[in-house]
Amino acid sequence: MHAALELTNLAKSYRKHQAVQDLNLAVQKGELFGFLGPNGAGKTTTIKMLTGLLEPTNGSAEISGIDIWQHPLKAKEKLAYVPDQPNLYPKLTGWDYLEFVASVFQLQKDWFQERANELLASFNLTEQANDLIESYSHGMKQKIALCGALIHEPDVLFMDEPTVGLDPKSARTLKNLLQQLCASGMTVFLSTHILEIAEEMCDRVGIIYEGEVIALGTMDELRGGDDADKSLEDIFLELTGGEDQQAIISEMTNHGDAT
Ligand SMILES: Nc1ncnc2c1ncn2[C@@H]1O[C@H](COP(=O)(O)OP(=O)(O)OP(=O)(O)O)[C@@H](O)[C@H]1O
Repeated sequence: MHAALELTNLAKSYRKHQAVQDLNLAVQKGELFGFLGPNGAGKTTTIKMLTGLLEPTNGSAEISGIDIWQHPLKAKEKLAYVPDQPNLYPKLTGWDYLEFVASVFQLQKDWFQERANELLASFNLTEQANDLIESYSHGMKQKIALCGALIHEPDVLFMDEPTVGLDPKSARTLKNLLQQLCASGMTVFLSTHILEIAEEMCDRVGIIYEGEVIALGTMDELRGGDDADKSLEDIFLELTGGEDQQAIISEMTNHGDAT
C-alpha cells in the first residue's frame, strides 16, 4: 500500500539559494497534515513542487504511488491545489467555474451536476451559484475554489494558508469540513505560519525552518510526552532557538494577516 504522499530527498534551489533541502516525508491516506513554518521557510516552494507547478532541483515526490514529474497528468488527476489567492475568473458564475473545472477533467455531465450540487450545498453556496464570482466575498471565493478543487474527488488536497482572510466562523467550518473529508479517506496537506491552526486542525505536523523539516510528529510526540502543557509555540522556539524569536512569535500569532 502506497502512502498518499511521499517525498524523497525533495529539494529546490533558486540560483544559489537553497529554498528547500532534502525533504523526506510520508503522509498516509486520511491524514490531515500541517506544514508549519515562518515566512520564507519554504512551504509554498514545497507545495508547488508537490503539485507539479515547480520542478524540483533534486529528489522526487509521489501521489498515491505516482511520480509527479514522471507522470504529471496521471498525478494531477489525483491531486488538487487551493493556493492562498485562488485564481478565479471574476466574470464567471460559481456554477460556470465548476463546469469549466469539470470540462478540464473531462467529467461526465450527469455525474458532475450531482457532485457540484452536493458540494455547493455543503458549502452553503447553492443560492449564489448563479452569481458572478466578482460579487463573492473572500470567504465565498475560497469556498468556490475549494468546490472546484474537490469536484474530481482528489486523493490529496493541498492548501496554502487556508485560513488567511477567513472570519473565525468560516475558519471553523473549514476545519470541520477538512476533518470530514479526511475521515472519508482523502488526505489534506496544508501549509500555515499560524501555530494555532496547525495545533487545532492537524493530526500530524511537520515544522519547516530554512528549508528543512526540523520536527515531525503528532502534537503529543512533539511535546515529548513528559510536559503536557507545552504548546507547539514553545516547541517551535526550542527547536529554532534563533535570535529572531520575538519576530517569529508575533508573525505566527498574527491571525488573519495575509503574508
Ligand atoms: N521565485 C523565486 N526566486 C527566488 N527565490 C525565491 C522564489 N520563490 C521563493 N524564493 C525564496 O525561497 C525561500 C522560500 O520561499 P517560500 O515562498 O517557499 O516560503 P514560505 O514558507 O511559503 O513563506 P511564506 O509563509 O512567506 O509564504 C525564501 O527565502 C524565498 O525568498
